[in-house]
Amino acid sequence: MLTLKDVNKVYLTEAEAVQAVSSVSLNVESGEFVSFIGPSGCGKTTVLSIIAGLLRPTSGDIVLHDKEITGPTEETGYMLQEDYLFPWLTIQKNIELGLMITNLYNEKTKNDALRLLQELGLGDKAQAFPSELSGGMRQRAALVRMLAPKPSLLLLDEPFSALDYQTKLKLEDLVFSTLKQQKKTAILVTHDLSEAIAMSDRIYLFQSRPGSIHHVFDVPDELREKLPLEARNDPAFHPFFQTVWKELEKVENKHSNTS
Ligand SMILES: Nc1ncnc2c1ncn2[C@@H]1O[C@H](COP(=O)(O)OP(=O)(O)OP(=O)(O)O)[C@@H](O)[C@H]1O
Repeated sequence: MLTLKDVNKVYLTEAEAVQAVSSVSLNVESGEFVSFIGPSGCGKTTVLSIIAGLLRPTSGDIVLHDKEITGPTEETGYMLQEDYLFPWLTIQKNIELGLMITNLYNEKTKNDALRLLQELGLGDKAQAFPSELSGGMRQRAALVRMLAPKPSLLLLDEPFSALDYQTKLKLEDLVFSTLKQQKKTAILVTHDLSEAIAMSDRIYLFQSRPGSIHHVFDVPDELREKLPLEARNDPAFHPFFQTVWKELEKVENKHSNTS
């Protein structure tokens, strides 16, 4: 469904040329959930922005559904650390605006979004303003806004990192089950290794200088089949965590030695 082949990105600043991403190749199949982890500055967000069509690579190919990505597309939805809900619009209007911007506003898409809002426990908040909602509720509203135009590929850039721990665990389960139910494909960027393990089918560990893929881990089947909170409590979780952690430490040490 999504293929990146030999993707490179060089940022040209006044002072220097920064090789942010080097030779990144990966393949994500429809319905898969993958994560990008790695030290700060290893190019995770750059790769995500290239997949989103917000950035052009310096070289390399990015193909989504057999089409080269050359700019933002309706096929892609985002969920970020901040919800970016407009404070002067109600939750319902925020969601409808997302549909209007993508030219997908009609009775069906609007009603589907309102139904999902209800399913996610926000039915009574449709007419509320973002400031009247808790952080977790706002991210649930952002999830509905992202899904309303029915994108097939979801890009999640640290969507849980601003939440308290308990809310984060609950939202991980909710996002995971909603995306699985809708058979979505997702890429998560996170600094939280346990979150990556609990949610993903596969984990791409990036290294820096230049940003590239250091190692790819397949998450054990027994964890992949479970909801994130259940997966965290599975006997297979800790040994797998240790395996990935060891590689992550190698990459972090290399990073701090060259910083
Ligand atoms: N607009 C830009 N101009 C110049 N250099 C940039 C720009 N954006 C990112 N970089 C550099 O590119 C490299 C990769 O940055 P990127 O933000 O993709 O990393 P990251 O892994 O997402 O980091 P973090 O985990 O801290 O968000 C870094 O060295 C960064 O300083």
